[in-house]
Amino acid sequence: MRKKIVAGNWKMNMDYNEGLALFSEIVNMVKDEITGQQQAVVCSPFIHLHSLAQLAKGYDKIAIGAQNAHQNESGAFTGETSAKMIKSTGAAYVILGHSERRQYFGENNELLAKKTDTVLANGLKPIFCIGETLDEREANQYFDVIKTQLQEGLYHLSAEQFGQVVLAYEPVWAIGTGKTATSDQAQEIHAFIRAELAAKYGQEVADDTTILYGGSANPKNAPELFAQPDIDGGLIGGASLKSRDFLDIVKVFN
Ligand SMILES: O=C(CO)COP(=O)(O)O
Repeated sequence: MRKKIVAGNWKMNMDYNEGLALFSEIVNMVKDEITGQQQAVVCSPFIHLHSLAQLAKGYDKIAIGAQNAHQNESGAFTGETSAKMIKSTGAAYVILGHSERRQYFGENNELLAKKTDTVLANGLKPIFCIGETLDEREANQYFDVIKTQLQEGLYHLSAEQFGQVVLAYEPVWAIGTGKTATSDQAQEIHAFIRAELAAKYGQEVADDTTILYGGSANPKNAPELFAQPDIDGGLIGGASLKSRDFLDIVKVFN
């Protein structure tokens, strides 16, 4: 059975103290209110990682993630953070290939393939983001775009390595816009992704892969989205900055 995951992506929000306060609220709610087998993941800025991991100690329902990692193991890359450093904080996940990294920081599939290797080599699990822009959707290119992102970013991995990867389908036109993909639109893509994975890695690997939906997900629309057979949870931006909203989304799987 594949894991159900609700991951929050704080993006570049929350100073150190605000982040600790928000996370403390989340931990308290998680321990009292999560009754299912789902995992909550909080992907914070680097500055919070170690402190959040300390606060989460002893709670297996909540894990910590980063939002990026450098492709090299170490060296003269001023201002960058390595996968090994992230691992040493107690974090377990790293978001890779978020559309904001692709758009504003020029990250392409080739670079993301290298980052994936480095993250996996350091014992972290990538939350690998894929998804089409509005232009690509309107031009009916979205299946091709997603297939290429998978092929170029991930298909060099062995089946065993791929078993560590969580996928997140985030249509770029739905991120931060209040415009969610309908549950049918999202399910169509998630089923397509799973069929692609089955063709590449076999049905068992495809069935075991957690595929999250991201893009204006909130406590209202999450129940319908997460009820779809191929949607295994969410990658939550704005709503993850409010402890109650985030927990209400996590609790959809109770
Ligand atoms: O980009 C996202 C999560 O990574 C989604 O952001 P929003 O939930 O704010 O639309």
